[in-house]
Amino acid sequence: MSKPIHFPPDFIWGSATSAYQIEGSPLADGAGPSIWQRFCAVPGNVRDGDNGDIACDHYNRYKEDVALMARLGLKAYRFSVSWSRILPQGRGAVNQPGLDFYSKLIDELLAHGIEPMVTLYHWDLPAALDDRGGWLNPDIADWFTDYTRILFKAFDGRVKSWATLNEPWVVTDGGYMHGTLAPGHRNLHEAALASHNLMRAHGSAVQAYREIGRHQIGIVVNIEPKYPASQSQEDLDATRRADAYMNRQYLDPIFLGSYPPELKQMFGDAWPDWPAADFDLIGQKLDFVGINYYTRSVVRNEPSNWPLKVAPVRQPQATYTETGWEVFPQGLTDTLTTFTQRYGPMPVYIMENGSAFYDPPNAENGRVHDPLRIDCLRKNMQALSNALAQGVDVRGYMVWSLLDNLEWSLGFAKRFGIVHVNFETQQRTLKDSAYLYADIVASNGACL
Ligand SMILES: OC[C@@H]1[C@@H](O)[C@H](O)[C@@H](O)c2[nH]c(CCc3ccccc3)c[n+]21
Repeated sequence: MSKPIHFPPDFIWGSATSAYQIEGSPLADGAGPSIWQRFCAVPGNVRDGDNGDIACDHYNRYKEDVALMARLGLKAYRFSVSWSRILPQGRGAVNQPGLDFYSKLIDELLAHGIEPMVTLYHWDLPAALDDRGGWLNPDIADWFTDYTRILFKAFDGRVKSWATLNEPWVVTDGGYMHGTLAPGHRNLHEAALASHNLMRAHGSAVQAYREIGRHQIGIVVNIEPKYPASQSQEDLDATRRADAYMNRQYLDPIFLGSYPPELKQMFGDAWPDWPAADFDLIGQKLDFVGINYYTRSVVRNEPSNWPLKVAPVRQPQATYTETGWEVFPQGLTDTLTTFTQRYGPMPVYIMENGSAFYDPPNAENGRVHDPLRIDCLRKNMQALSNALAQGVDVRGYMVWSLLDNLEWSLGFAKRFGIVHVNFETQQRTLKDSAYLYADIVASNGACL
């Protein structure tokens, strides 16, 4: 029996995207290249040789896309700023046309009554900084802070919600541990260093915001709750290692002042004793935490798997998305209640939640029927409402994503949008899930 669905009257419904995945025109108007421009140019890195040169052409079509958001009745829109549009060399001279683009986007959103929610870093590091070591260079905390100060000064009068980083775990695990994402490194020592420098940069930017800003700042982390495949000690230990590495690694130093002890055990001498002063910097008070939830993982011990010695266990009865993620809405409820139990009550936003399914437009009527995405959305709404009923202070929900877009190394083949994009014609078509989401927003969930 599903519990009655209820959302607070001021609940903020929105959608989320990121710069490199939708904008296109990566070098327009003085912008510099990012590490994703470089990564896509290396054959084999991205499926079908796809890249962000055009993507959803949002750089040129942002007014059309804001009109789409208004058509859906969205209250907020989470987007990221491309660092190398603002600072083509990552530091130094500001590129005014880059600032102007985001200023126009923010004004367009505000003109439609849509709150801009800005992510300062969503994986597209300026290539010029990668040439200086990127996240491996401790100076990046200052480079990042200088970049964020420019945006705080330019936009804090109109932007009331800032997030420093999107998913430091993915940046580290994909970019430096396994090499599946830009900049494509595979090195345990580098992964540890990049991870810590990301957190130092986060703390430094929050500290800067406290001097300049007047509104809210937080961080966005991905949380994938881990469930043991059995109650054997090996599987319980494996589950704890996986949880420490993916879920606690970034929130513990912010809220508890230290990293989970399992990390030193896993990384060994690749995990130094970080200076105590770093934790004062990292532990800056936050106004909210953004959580990206997609799926859970059932975990077993697997000694042969470097470096965590864990392996996922597929659930035979479950529905899996095109990205191989189990549809498991209970994991959203568990993520939110576990978060509150571990770190205490504080404002939380679901900054990403969605699913990739293959839904080609209907040849006759052009409609895009996406029943599996609708089923997933409905179940996640129930799960979110259940977390609210258990007292979790969830303030809003951003569906991932507004548009089908560049799914990083999976290219355009994996579609998360509630709006279909024909990448040949750039035509946008509301999927059935977009009509449902518009009803959810208009009725504050009462239609469910
Ligand atoms: O994969 C869908 C989205 C991406 O398009 C977003 O840019 C990114 O913020 C994001 N994070 C996650 C969950 C974490 C994750 C990312 C990539 C691979 C595995 C897990 C899913 N997504």
